[in-house]
Amino acid sequence: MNGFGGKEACKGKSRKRKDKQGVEPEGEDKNYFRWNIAMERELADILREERSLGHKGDGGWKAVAYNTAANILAAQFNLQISADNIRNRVKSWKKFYGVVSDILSQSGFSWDSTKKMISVDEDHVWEEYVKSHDDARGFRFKVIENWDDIVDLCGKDRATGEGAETGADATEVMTPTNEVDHVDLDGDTQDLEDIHVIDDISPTSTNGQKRRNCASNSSDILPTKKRGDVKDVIADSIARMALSFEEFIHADTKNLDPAEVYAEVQAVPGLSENEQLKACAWLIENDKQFHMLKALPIEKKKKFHVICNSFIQTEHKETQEFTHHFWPDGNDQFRESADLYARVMAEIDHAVTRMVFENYGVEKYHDDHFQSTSHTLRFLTYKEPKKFEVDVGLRSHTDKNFSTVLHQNHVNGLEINTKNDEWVVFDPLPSSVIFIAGDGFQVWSNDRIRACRHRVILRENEARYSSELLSVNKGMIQVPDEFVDKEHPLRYKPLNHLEFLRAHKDVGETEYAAQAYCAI
Ligand SMILES: O=C(O)CCC(=O)C(=O)O
Ligand SMILES: [Fe+2]
Repeated sequence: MNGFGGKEACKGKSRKRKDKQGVEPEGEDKNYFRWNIAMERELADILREERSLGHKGDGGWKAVAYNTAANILAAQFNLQISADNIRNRVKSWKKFYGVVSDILSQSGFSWDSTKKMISVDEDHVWEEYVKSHDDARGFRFKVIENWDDIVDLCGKDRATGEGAETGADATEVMTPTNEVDHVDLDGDTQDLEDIHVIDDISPTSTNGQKRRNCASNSSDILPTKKRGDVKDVIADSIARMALSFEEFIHADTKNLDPAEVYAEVQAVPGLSENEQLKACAWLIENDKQFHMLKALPIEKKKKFHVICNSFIQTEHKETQEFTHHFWPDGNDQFRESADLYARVMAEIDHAVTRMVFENYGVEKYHDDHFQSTSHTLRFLTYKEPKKFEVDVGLRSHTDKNFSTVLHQNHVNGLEINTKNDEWVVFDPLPSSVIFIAGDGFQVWSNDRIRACRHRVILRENEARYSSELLSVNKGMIQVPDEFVDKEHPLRYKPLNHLEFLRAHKDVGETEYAAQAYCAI
């Protein structure tokens, strides 16, 4: 997925790593970029040159090296790219280096220089290794085209300790120190400044989500002084993220014949003329969905209408109201971006839940499940912690909804509890999202999928922004028969999800609340 472009929107305010905070659109294609191999190779060449000029010291690359690289890449690839983008890329390389070289130092692993990936002698050796090296999991089939450059530019550091980010350091970036485990997030110290909700962006609307400081009907959500800054930052971030995701999702779209798409859409019962046109536009961008539609028998196409409607609906009433609250004179750019953002987040939710259903061999339930899914988009702002504040954020909890797709700015804070009861910091690339299974997922899966315990602890001196798409089942969540047998007796009564959420809307951060509510 894309990285962020780098032009400031927070004018006149000096912020650390501000480039990630905002981009003022200038030219359509200049502002958003994704690292590709040509850029990576060019970056490596520039850094080698910078190294020969002595712009790499004991503490790592000097600022001049990052600035030079940013300037050259910007000109060469016609991009907005900042020194921080470069710094982050190098940080990722160091992480890759740390993790991969640790793997390669073990017997049973080698580097396949043709495939540019790790080669594993036997699967069980890999399974053994990742049991104790969680951060290695994603590297089994990861193609690292520029591994030689990474070794050249980051490997030396490791050998000499110079500016090093070793495997251990890299893990440390992702794994909090032990003291974190003893942090007691007292309710009084919670400092979640604002949560802004665009509620119920699903085609058919039902209000069942909990709200914390819901923005849509309150006029004193933000301190007046900061209101402009925060909303602008959010607006800019949403615009960038929406485009970035959309571009990613549709990156490998094959060209479809519009006439064929139109003919297929016409065969879907229940679409108005307007919806047909929007569906055509959407399907042309989504070839996989198109092939799925084509494969459906006619009676199933009716259901497709609902699914496709949840994606093609572009003007949500809720987004309009939300936009109006912050910009009484309107802000079309924000409204459109928020709609697009919600839509692509919903596509991610759709794709991931489908994969899970398929993985468990129960994909036949997925269409029904998604039809009764309602989405809520929420923006969260965490104030920069004050000097004397230490443990601010959100205490450990599981989400009561079905699933959450979460995206954040560059300020870390989200921590995930692993199976071994360790807290791991979510340290994403700018374009990564995290998919969190909630209580609803756990109930549906009869405990095969555990709801994910997570918390937020702010440790950086910057405001943190996150946005999350929450999915809720508007009907009953029922364990599929396939999940019940002798070894797995039925654990839950059917759960009326909205009733459950209503019953818990005033309860703070709780863990596994559904278990207490509907366990047998
Ligand atoms: O802001 C985040 O990263 C997490 C928010 C969260 O966990 C929640 O709203 O339930
Ligand atoms: Fe949560």
